Amino acid sequence: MRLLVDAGNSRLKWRVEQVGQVIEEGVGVLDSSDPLQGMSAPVGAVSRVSISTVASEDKRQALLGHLKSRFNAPVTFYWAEARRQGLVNAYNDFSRMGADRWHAMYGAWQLSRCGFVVVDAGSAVTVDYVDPSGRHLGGFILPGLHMMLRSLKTDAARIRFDPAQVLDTRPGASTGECVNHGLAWLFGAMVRQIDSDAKACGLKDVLVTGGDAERLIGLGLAGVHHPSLVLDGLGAIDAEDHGA
Ligand SMILES: Nc1ncnc2c1ncn2[C@@H]1O[C@H](COP(=O)(O)OP(=O)(O)O)[C@@H](O)[C@H]1O
Ligand SMILES: CC(C)(COP(=O)(O)O)[C@@H](O)C(=O)NCCC(=O)O
Ligand SMILES: [K+]
Repeated sequence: MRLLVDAGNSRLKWRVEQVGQVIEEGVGVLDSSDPLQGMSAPVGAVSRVSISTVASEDKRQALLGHLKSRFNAPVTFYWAEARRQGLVNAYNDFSRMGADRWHAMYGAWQLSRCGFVVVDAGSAVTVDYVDPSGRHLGGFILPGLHMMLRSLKTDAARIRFDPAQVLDTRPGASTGECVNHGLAWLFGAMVRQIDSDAKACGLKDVLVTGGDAERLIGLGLAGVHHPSLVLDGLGAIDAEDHGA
Protein backbone atom coordinates (compact mmCIF):
# COMPACT_ATOMS: atom_id res chain seq x y z
CA MET A 1 0.00 0.00 0.00
CA ARG A 2 1.16 3.55 -0.61
CA LEU A 3 0.24 6.62 1.39
CA LEU A 4 -0.14 9.91 -0.52
CA VAL A 5 -0.10 13.22 1.40
CA ASP A 6 -0.97 16.78 0.28
CA ALA A 7 0.09 19.06 3.13
CA GLY A 8 -1.22 22.58 2.40
CA ASN A 9 -1.12 25.74 4.50
CA SER A 10 -4.45 24.95 6.21
CA ARG A 11 -5.06 21.24 6.03
CA LEU A 12 -3.38 17.93 5.26
CA LYS A 13 -5.18 15.63 2.82
CA TRP A 14 -4.16 11.95 2.79
CA ARG A 15 -5.08 8.82 0.86
CA VAL A 16 -4.07 5.17 1.19
CA GLU A 17 -4.05 3.18 -2.05
CA GLN A 18 -3.40 -0.39 -3.09
CA VAL A 19 -2.80 -1.17 -6.78
CA GLY A 20 -4.54 2.03 -7.82
CA GLN A 21 -7.57 1.45 -5.55
CA VAL A 22 -8.38 3.95 -2.81
CA ILE A 23 -8.48 2.07 0.51
CA GLU A 24 -9.20 5.07 2.72
CA GLU A 25 -8.74 8.85 2.74
CA GLY A 26 -9.07 11.73 5.13
CA VAL A 27 -8.23 15.29 6.16
CA GLY A 28 -6.06 16.29 9.10
CA VAL A 29 -4.17 19.26 10.50
CA LEU A 30 -0.44 19.40 9.78
CA ASP A 31 0.82 20.65 13.14
CA SER A 32 -1.39 18.44 15.32
CA SER A 33 -0.35 15.35 17.27
CA ASP A 34 -2.08 13.15 14.67
CA PRO A 35 -1.87 14.73 11.20
CA LEU A 36 -3.25 11.50 9.65
CA GLN A 37 -6.35 11.72 11.80
CA GLY A 38 -8.74 8.80 11.24
CA MET A 39 -6.31 6.56 9.38
CA SER A 40 -6.91 2.93 10.31
CA ALA A 41 -4.86 1.04 7.70
CA PRO A 42 -2.31 -1.22 9.42
CA VAL A 43 0.94 0.70 9.81
CA GLY A 44 3.04 -2.27 8.61
CA ALA A 45 1.12 -2.47 5.34
CA VAL A 46 2.29 0.97 4.16
CA SER A 47 5.27 0.35 1.87
CA ARG A 48 6.00 3.95 0.90
CA VAL A 49 4.88 7.50 1.66
CA SER A 50 4.82 10.23 -1.02
CA ILE A 51 4.25 13.88 -0.17
CA SER A 52 3.41 17.16 -1.87
CA THR A 53 3.77 20.09 0.48
CA VAL A 54 3.89 23.89 0.54
CA ALA A 55 4.20 24.11 4.32
CA SER A 56 7.16 25.79 6.04
CA GLU A 57 10.44 23.92 6.49
CA ASP A 58 9.74 23.55 10.24
CA LYS A 59 6.36 21.97 9.58
CA ARG A 60 7.82 19.76 6.85
CA GLN A 61 10.47 18.49 9.27
CA ALA A 62 7.86 17.85 11.97
CA LEU A 63 5.74 15.89 9.47
CA LEU A 64 8.77 13.89 8.36
CA GLY A 65 9.55 13.07 12.02
CA HIS A 66 5.98 11.90 12.59
CA LEU A 67 5.97 9.70 9.48
CA LYS A 68 9.40 8.21 10.24
CA SER A 69 8.32 7.27 13.76
CA ARG A 70 5.01 5.83 12.57
CA PHE A 71 5.95 3.89 9.42
CA ASN A 72 8.87 1.67 8.58
CA ALA A 73 8.72 2.88 4.98
CA PRO A 74 10.61 5.30 2.73
CA VAL A 75 9.22 8.85 2.71
CA THR A 76 9.68 10.93 -0.47
CA PHE A 77 8.87 14.60 -0.99
CA TYR A 78 7.93 15.51 -4.55
CA TRP A 79 8.48 19.07 -5.80
CA ALA A 80 7.68 21.14 -8.87
CA GLU A 81 9.58 20.16 -12.00
CA ALA A 82 10.63 21.83 -15.27
CA ARG A 83 8.66 19.31 -17.35
CA ARG A 84 7.11 15.85 -17.29
CA GLN A 85 5.49 13.76 -20.00
CA GLY A 86 4.81 16.76 -22.25
CA LEU A 87 3.70 19.16 -19.49
CA VAL A 88 6.13 22.12 -19.46
CA ASN A 89 6.42 24.57 -16.56
CA ALA A 90 6.37 28.30 -17.46
CA TYR A 91 8.58 29.25 -14.52
CA ASN A 92 12.23 30.03 -15.30
CA ASP A 93 13.02 28.88 -11.78
CA PHE A 94 10.61 25.96 -11.46
CA SER A 95 11.90 25.17 -7.95
CA ARG A 96 10.07 28.29 -6.71
CA MET A 97 6.66 27.00 -7.77
CA GLY A 98 4.47 25.47 -5.06
CA ALA A 99 4.55 21.67 -5.33
CA ASP A 100 0.74 21.60 -5.04
CA ARG A 101 0.35 23.69 -8.22
CA TRP A 102 2.60 21.42 -10.26
CA HIS A 103 0.91 18.27 -8.94
CA ALA A 104 -2.58 19.66 -9.56
CA MET A 105 -1.55 20.60 -13.13
CA TYR A 106 -0.10 17.14 -13.67
CA GLY A 107 -3.32 15.58 -12.34
CA ALA A 108 -5.24 17.72 -14.84
CA TRP A 109 -2.80 16.79 -17.66
CA GLN A 110 -3.77 13.12 -17.14
CA LEU A 111 -7.42 14.02 -17.72
CA SER A 112 -7.43 16.78 -20.33
CA ARG A 113 -5.49 17.27 -23.54
CA CYS A 114 -7.57 20.15 -24.92
CA GLY A 115 -6.06 22.95 -22.90
CA PHE A 116 -7.15 23.59 -19.34
CA VAL A 117 -7.35 25.92 -16.38
CA VAL A 118 -6.60 24.64 -12.87
CA VAL A 119 -8.16 26.65 -10.06
CA ASP A 120 -7.00 25.63 -6.56
CA ALA A 121 -9.09 27.50 -4.00
CA GLY A 122 -7.14 26.68 -0.84
CA SER A 123 -5.55 28.99 1.75
CA ALA A 124 -4.43 30.97 -1.27
CA VAL A 125 -6.22 30.77 -4.62
CA THR A 126 -4.06 29.74 -7.55
CA VAL A 127 -5.09 29.81 -11.21
CA ASP A 128 -2.91 28.12 -13.85
CA TYR A 129 -3.35 27.97 -17.62
CA VAL A 130 -2.05 25.09 -19.78
CA ASP A 131 -2.47 24.98 -23.56
CA PRO A 132 -3.37 21.83 -25.55
CA SER A 133 0.34 21.10 -26.25
CA GLY A 134 1.05 20.95 -22.49
CA ARG A 135 2.74 24.34 -22.29
CA HIS A 136 2.02 26.08 -19.00
CA LEU A 137 1.17 29.67 -19.93
CA GLY A 138 1.62 30.91 -16.35
CA GLY A 139 -0.78 31.65 -13.55
CA PHE A 140 -1.98 33.82 -10.69
CA ILE A 141 -1.74 33.70 -6.90
CA LEU A 142 -4.40 35.48 -4.83
CA PRO A 143 -5.34 35.47 -1.16
CA GLY A 144 -7.98 32.85 -0.37
CA LEU A 145 -11.45 33.51 1.03
CA HIS A 146 -10.56 32.74 4.61
CA MET A 147 -7.32 34.75 4.36
CA MET A 148 -9.20 37.82 3.08
CA LEU A 149 -11.80 37.64 5.84
CA ARG A 150 -9.04 37.25 8.43
CA SER A 151 -7.12 40.25 7.12
CA LEU A 152 -10.26 42.43 7.24
CA LYS A 153 -10.88 41.29 10.82
CA THR A 154 -7.33 41.75 12.06
CA ASP A 155 -6.08 44.74 10.05
CA ALA A 156 -9.10 47.08 10.25
CA ALA A 157 -10.20 48.26 13.70
CA ARG A 158 -13.87 48.95 12.97
CA ILE A 159 -14.83 46.11 10.68
CA ARG A 160 -16.85 43.73 12.83
CA PHE A 161 -18.86 40.98 11.19
CA ASP A 162 -19.76 37.31 11.24
CA PRO A 163 -18.47 35.52 8.16
CA ALA A 164 -21.24 34.02 6.03
CA GLN A 165 -20.84 31.94 2.88
CA VAL A 166 -23.29 33.95 0.80
CA LEU A 167 -23.55 34.01 -2.98
CA ASP A 168 -25.32 37.40 -2.86
CA THR A 169 -23.40 40.04 -4.84
CA ARG A 170 -25.77 43.01 -4.30
CA PRO A 171 -24.38 46.10 -2.55
CA GLY A 172 -24.55 45.56 1.22
CA ALA A 173 -26.35 47.75 3.78
CA SER A 174 -24.47 46.63 6.91
CA THR A 175 -20.83 45.81 7.67
CA GLY A 176 -21.60 42.10 7.53
CA GLU A 177 -23.36 42.40 4.17
CA CYS A 178 -20.67 44.67 2.74
CA VAL A 179 -17.93 42.19 3.69
CA ASN A 180 -19.72 38.95 2.83
CA HIS A 181 -21.33 40.24 -0.38
CA GLY A 182 -18.02 41.95 -1.19
CA LEU A 183 -16.13 38.66 -1.19
CA ALA A 184 -18.82 36.99 -3.33
CA TRP A 185 -18.67 39.99 -5.70
CA LEU A 186 -14.86 39.87 -5.93
CA PHE A 187 -14.74 36.12 -6.52
CA GLY A 188 -17.62 36.41 -8.99
CA ALA A 189 -15.48 38.90 -10.95
CA MET A 190 -12.52 36.49 -10.80
CA VAL A 191 -14.72 33.71 -12.14
CA ARG A 192 -15.73 35.87 -15.14
CA GLN A 193 -12.09 36.79 -15.75
CA ILE A 194 -11.07 33.11 -15.76
CA ASP A 195 -13.88 32.35 -18.19
CA SER A 196 -12.81 35.18 -20.51
CA ASP A 197 -9.09 34.20 -20.36
CA ALA A 198 -9.95 30.55 -21.06
CA LYS A 199 -11.97 31.57 -24.13
CA ALA A 200 -9.22 33.95 -25.34
CA CYS A 201 -6.53 31.23 -24.97
CA GLY A 202 -8.72 28.44 -26.36
CA LEU A 203 -8.62 26.39 -23.14
CA LYS A 204 -11.61 24.04 -23.00
CA ASP A 205 -11.57 22.52 -19.50
CA VAL A 206 -11.69 24.13 -16.08
CA LEU A 207 -10.72 21.85 -13.18
CA VAL A 208 -11.43 23.14 -9.70
CA THR A 209 -9.95 21.88 -6.44
CA GLY A 210 -9.28 23.09 -2.87
CA GLY A 211 -11.48 23.68 0.17
CA ASP A 212 -13.42 26.54 -1.46
CA ALA A 213 -13.96 24.85 -4.83
CA GLU A 214 -17.70 24.43 -4.39
CA ARG A 215 -18.08 28.05 -3.35
CA LEU A 216 -16.42 29.19 -6.60
CA ILE A 217 -18.62 26.86 -8.64
CA GLY A 218 -21.59 28.31 -6.73
CA LEU A 219 -20.44 31.78 -7.84
CA GLY A 220 -20.65 30.68 -11.48
CA LEU A 221 -17.26 29.11 -12.23
CA ALA A 222 -18.05 26.73 -15.10
CA GLY A 223 -15.65 24.02 -13.98
CA VAL A 224 -15.62 20.43 -12.83
CA HIS A 225 -14.83 19.77 -9.18
CA HIS A 226 -11.87 17.41 -8.64
CA PRO A 227 -11.49 17.36 -4.84
CA SER A 228 -8.15 15.54 -4.85
CA LEU A 229 -6.40 16.82 -7.97
CA VAL A 230 -3.11 17.38 -6.09
CA LEU A 231 -3.12 13.80 -4.77
CA ASP A 232 -4.09 12.52 -8.23
CA GLY A 233 -1.11 14.25 -9.87
CA LEU A 234 1.24 13.26 -7.05
CA GLY A 235 0.04 9.64 -7.35
CA ALA A 236 0.68 9.62 -11.12
CA ILE A 237 4.22 10.97 -10.67
CA ASP A 238 4.97 8.57 -7.81
CA ALA A 239 3.76 5.64 -9.97
CA GLU A 240 5.93 6.74 -12.92
CA ASP A 241 8.98 7.09 -10.70
CA HIS A 242 8.36 3.59 -9.33
CA GLY A 243 8.04 2.11 -12.80
CA ALA A 244 4.31 1.44 -12.48
N1 LIG B 1 -13.52 22.24 7.39
C1 LIG B 1 -12.72 23.19 6.90
N2 LIG B 1 -11.60 23.56 7.56
C2 LIG B 1 -10.78 24.51 7.07
N3 LIG B 1 -11.02 25.17 5.92
C3 LIG B 1 -12.11 24.86 5.22
C4 LIG B 1 -13.01 23.85 5.66
N4 LIG B 1 -14.00 23.75 4.73
C5 LIG B 1 -13.72 24.66 3.78
N5 LIG B 1 -12.61 25.35 4.07
C6 LIG B 1 -12.02 26.40 3.23
O1 LIG B 1 -10.97 25.76 2.55
C7 LIG B 1 -9.80 26.58 2.56
C8 LIG B 1 -8.60 25.69 2.70
O2 LIG B 1 -8.62 24.78 1.62
P1 LIG B 1 -7.53 23.65 1.47
O3 LIG B 1 -7.64 23.18 0.07
O4 LIG B 1 -7.65 22.63 2.54
O5 LIG B 1 -6.22 24.53 1.70
P2 LIG B 1 -4.70 24.19 1.75
O6 LIG B 1 -4.42 23.27 0.58
O7 LIG B 1 -4.07 25.53 1.62
O8 LIG B 1 -4.41 23.54 3.08
C9 LIG B 1 -9.95 27.53 3.73
O9 LIG B 1 -9.39 28.75 3.36
C10 LIG B 1 -11.45 27.63 3.94
O10 LIG B 1 -11.96 28.80 3.32
C1 LIG C 1 0.48 29.66 -3.65
C2 LIG C 1 0.50 28.64 -2.51
C3 LIG C 1 0.67 29.38 -1.19
C4 LIG C 1 -0.83 27.87 -2.49
O1 LIG C 1 -0.83 26.94 -1.44
P1 LIG C 1 -2.14 26.72 -0.51
O2 LIG C 1 -2.61 28.07 -0.14
O3 LIG C 1 -3.16 26.01 -1.34
O4 LIG C 1 -1.72 25.95 0.69
C5 LIG C 1 1.63 27.58 -2.74
O5 LIG C 1 1.49 26.99 -4.00
C6 LIG C 1 3.00 28.18 -2.60
O6 LIG C 1 3.51 28.36 -1.52
N1 LIG C 1 3.64 28.50 -3.76
C7 LIG C 1 4.99 29.04 -3.81
C8 LIG C 1 5.06 30.22 -4.73
C9 LIG C 1 4.72 29.90 -6.19
O7 LIG C 1 3.98 28.94 -6.51
O8 LIG C 1 5.21 30.65 -7.06
K1 LIG D 1 -3.61 23.41 -2.11
